[in-house]
Amino acid sequence: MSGRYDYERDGAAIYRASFAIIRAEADLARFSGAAERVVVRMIHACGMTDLSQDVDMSGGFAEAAAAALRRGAPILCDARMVANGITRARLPAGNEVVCTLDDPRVPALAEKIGNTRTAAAMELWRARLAGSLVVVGNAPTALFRLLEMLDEGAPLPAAIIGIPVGFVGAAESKAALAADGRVPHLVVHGRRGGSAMAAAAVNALASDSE
Ligand SMILES: C/C1=C2N=C(/C=C3N=C(/C(C)=C4\N[C@@](C)([C@@H]5N=C1[C@](C)(CCC(=O)O)[C@H]5CC(=O)O)[C@@](C)(CC(=O)O)[C@@H]4CCC(=O)O)[C@@](C)(CC(=O)O)[C@@H]\3CCC(=O)O)C(C)(C)[C@@H]/2CCC(=O)O
Repeated sequence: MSGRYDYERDGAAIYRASFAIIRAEADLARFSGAAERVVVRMIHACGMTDLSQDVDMSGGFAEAAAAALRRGAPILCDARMVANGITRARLPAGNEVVCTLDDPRVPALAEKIGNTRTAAAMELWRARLAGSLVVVGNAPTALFRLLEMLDEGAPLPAAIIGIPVGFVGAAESKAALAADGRVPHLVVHGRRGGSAMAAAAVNALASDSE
């Protein structure tokens, strides 16, 4: 050991210790298998062991999302922060990770539909939506717009991770997804959520290893 601070320097050991602390402190009784690993990794990303009480996964969500990834489904993300947080080396089929927010058509599209840029960026997902894994970690308007697109007959994704964060529309958009029932889903009810947590959920689903 060198330096005046005594701290763990081994990355693998840090992960092992973190996951052990989470499993000791969090109430994970409602979850098993892949679903449990998803919740553990989401807690790992935010540091809040009470998060598990707000997690709502529809039956078969983890299996449907993991199977879609193994089939090579694209991962459609609302924000670059979500896309950048996904560990490419864990993905089982070299899955394409897509964020259309920077597409030059988006600002005009947002103006035209009278919505945010993140919501407008969803329009550019249509051709890839069927069987995809959708991941909304930031923008409530994106999640609302996705549900509207499904109402309009857009193809169904294989699974939706809907965990936007915030104070305006976040809780409401997640409640709407949970009530919708058309697609296997993961939500965190209330204000909590965010890009790091959403990326962590994908990373947990992408591989059996922690
Ligand atoms: C209202 C918005 C919210 N953003 C939140 C939190 C964070 N956003 C960050 C950043 C850098 C981005 N947010 C945008 C998506 C931007 N944020 C919005 C919008 C104005 C509307 C979305 C909505 O309400 O549904 C949205 C712009 C838009 O027109 O869609 C972003 C695109 C803005 C930009 O840089 O142009 C950008 C995303 C960049 C990317 O691709 O990754 C933060 C990092 C804020 C910061 O800079 O401090 C932070 C990240 C949180 C996270 O974990 O993802 C809220 C709180 C989610 C908020 C929506 C709800 C609310 O209560 O206000």
